[in-house]
Amino acid sequence: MFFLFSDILPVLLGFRKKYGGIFKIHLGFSPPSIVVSDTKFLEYLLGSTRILDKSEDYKFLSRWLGTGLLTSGSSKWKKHRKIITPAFHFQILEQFIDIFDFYGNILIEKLGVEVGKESTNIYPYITLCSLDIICATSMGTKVNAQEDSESRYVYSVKEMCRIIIERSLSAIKMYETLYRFSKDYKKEKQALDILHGYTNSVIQSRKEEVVKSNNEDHFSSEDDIGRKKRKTFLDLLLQYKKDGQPISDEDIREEVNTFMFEGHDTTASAMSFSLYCLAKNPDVQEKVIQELQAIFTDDKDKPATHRDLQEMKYLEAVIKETLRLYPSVPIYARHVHEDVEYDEGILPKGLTIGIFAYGLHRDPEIYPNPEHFDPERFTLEKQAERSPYAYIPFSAGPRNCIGQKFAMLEMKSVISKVLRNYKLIEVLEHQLVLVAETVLKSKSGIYVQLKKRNF
Ligand code: HEM
Repeated sequence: MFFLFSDILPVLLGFRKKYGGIFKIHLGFSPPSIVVSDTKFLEYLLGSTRILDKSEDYKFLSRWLGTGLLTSGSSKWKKHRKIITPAFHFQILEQFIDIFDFYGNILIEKLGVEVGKESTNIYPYITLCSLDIICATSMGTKVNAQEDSESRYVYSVKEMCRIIIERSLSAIKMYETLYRFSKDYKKEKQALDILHGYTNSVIQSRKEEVVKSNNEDHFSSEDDIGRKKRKTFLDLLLQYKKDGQPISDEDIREEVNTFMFEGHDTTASAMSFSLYCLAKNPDVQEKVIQELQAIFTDDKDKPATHRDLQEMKYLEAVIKETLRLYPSVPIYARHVHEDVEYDEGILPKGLTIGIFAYGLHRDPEIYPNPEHFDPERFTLEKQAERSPYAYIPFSAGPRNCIGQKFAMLEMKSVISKVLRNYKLIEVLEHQLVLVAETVLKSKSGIYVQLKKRNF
């Protein structure tokens, strides 16, 4: 994430129109940065193994996430990416399908009270659902975010996201020495005590359980939500050993917290915008329903299997088109730590490079009539006609999003469940007001109208 002023998107889009896919910007006292959305440059940059470090802007995350996968420098990152990659193997992801379904059912029940209302801001409902899902999959715990949105843990996650955004937007709190005098500094400490305390206690109890059950049958007993134990991301990290050496508790805590942060707001944003786009485009919604009816016949409650989710090809195109127009991470950044040659020039040491996915995805030469929502842009043929660097909601290259397959399964599961239960209708007077916070959000909420559907 590249923390800038929240309403920067239209400004950068204007610069892109005027100056093209690579331009320089100065922000306050910061050293100059370049903002890029040129496919040739992105192919070089994202594919490069020499520019893997994240920019200074990620420092506001460090007290919460330490140097987990998202924020770590290249040498620690290389080691940990290798360790963590197997945790996203499809066999591991497959065991999470019933977690998606379980929390999706709670979402459907919660949304029930909104039926018949003229409009509903779906974003808070979806965020709590994705928070439940990420806690269950990364730690194996039930935080009951949807049942108890005021729980200390849930509140602290929300507080941390707010504080990080506000720090990056405030000319005063941006500076550590001044920030320490602010109320948020105290609040951050309190939130971190709760978040770190919670993760530490889960790590400890999970470790003890593994020892007690002697590793072998630990996963065959029942978990918090009464199902056969599965390996969570935390379990996989706890089991890892290289040359007899496990990963330290501190490193494990950083990685679990990174999943918690990177794995809930991003999917919540994408799912909420997808539902919004479906409400605005009833013909597209109807096509998704036809696809779902072909998969589930008339059983609106049958849990979606891994295979069912894989068959949702048109829904996948809808989600991809949503992420084109509303990429959850609209801009992210790298830091050049040594002079690097590029195209007969030099990218100097110290340069910050902002990767402007939001701007790239609205390039009319790549996506004609770019503001128009059209999932047909993501047929296999259409995708093959474009450079892979023309579509980067999950970044690309070695430092791409490790959670993208997980995210796609979760999003298909939850969105398809909402559609099997509710018809989404556009709220005509509602206008999105996009803001680039830690993830893309709408200041005015994300409103749709919900009606019961006869599936
Ligand atoms: C729609 C959902 C998601 C989107 C759009 C998304 C997008 C991204 C992007 C753009 C990056 C690169 C950020 C940067 O370079 O600063 C990234 C990295 C990352 N994402 Fe995601 N993400 C999503 C879901 C998830 C989920 C569900 C998880 C975990 C369960 C996750 C875990 C991570 C991690 C750990 C990284 C750092 C990877 C590395 O540097 O090796 N993400 N994501």
